[in-house]
Amino acid sequence: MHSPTTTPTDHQLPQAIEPRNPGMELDLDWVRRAQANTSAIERRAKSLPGRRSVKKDYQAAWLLKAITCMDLTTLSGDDTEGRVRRLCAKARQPVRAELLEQLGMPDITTGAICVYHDMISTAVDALDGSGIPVAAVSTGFPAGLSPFHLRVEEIREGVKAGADEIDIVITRRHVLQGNWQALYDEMRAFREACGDAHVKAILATGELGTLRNVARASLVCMMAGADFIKTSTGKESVNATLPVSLVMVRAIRDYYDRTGYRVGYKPAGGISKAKDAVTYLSLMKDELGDRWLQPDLFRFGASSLLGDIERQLEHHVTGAYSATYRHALA
Ligand SMILES: O=C[C@H](O)COP(=O)(O)O
Repeated sequence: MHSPTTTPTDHQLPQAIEPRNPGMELDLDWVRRAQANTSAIERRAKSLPGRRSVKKDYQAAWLLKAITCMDLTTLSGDDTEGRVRRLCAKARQPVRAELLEQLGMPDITTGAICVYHDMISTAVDALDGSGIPVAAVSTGFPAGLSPFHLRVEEIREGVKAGADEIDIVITRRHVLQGNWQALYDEMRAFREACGDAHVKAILATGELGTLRNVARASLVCMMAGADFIKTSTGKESVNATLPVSLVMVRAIRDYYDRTGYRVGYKPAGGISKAKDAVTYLSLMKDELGDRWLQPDLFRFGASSLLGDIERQLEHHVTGAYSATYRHALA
């Protein structure tokens, strides 16, 4: 098993942009064969390295990597244009400029920002010229229980308003009832409504009952053409967890092995500590390799993670300076 004792790969987007996952016909045998050994998964999750196993010199590099892979999010009922504009300013310059200069990464931005439909045009204006994508949650987020034609229409409206990425929510009932055809058809329709915009399928794993259901729903959404699979809305009582993440990234690996298409992964909800971000990055590196450490294939969905990363980077720089100072005095 690898652990993040080296620096992550560079912070640039890969030269070759991945071809989009076109999906495939629903393979019900494959879906039904998908299993998840809960105790083995939980053991593996406990063994994942956290920040302490990252060499100090490399911590800052991993935290900067986490910033570039972040969908900086606000999804609150009291969101305003002002809050979204401040969020976009933070996406453009995630950490104070002097600190980024000291860390040798003056130009990094977050991977994207993520907002409700009503805030898309504000975000598009505020990010103009930055190249930072706007992601919008859609399809009656978070429960996804509004009429089907309205959910499809919401996607179309979101794309028309300028969203680059659409985060849809699946109908949990289809999973709980084992109605894989219905889940496939729904996801396929959502994917088509997105047109050129990328689509992330939010599984709301905290409401799917079992890890086996998570594995099966992941496969069905990828077969129907999801560009990313995402754990949670952030509104369920249980959101992103390491066991669920292991199941989902292994489904991504199986799908890649069979089809040759790389699907992205987005853990979301409740990830607010820098050390947890490093654990997720090391999970991606261990299970899927360096290619999945780029923002086109990995994102955190997080509203408060950036604040903790910024604090840790400040400590890192201060610590490095005091070490140099102590050395000079010795
Ligand atoms: O998709 C993103 C999540 O809603 C963010 O959840 P969070 O507020 O717990 O970070």
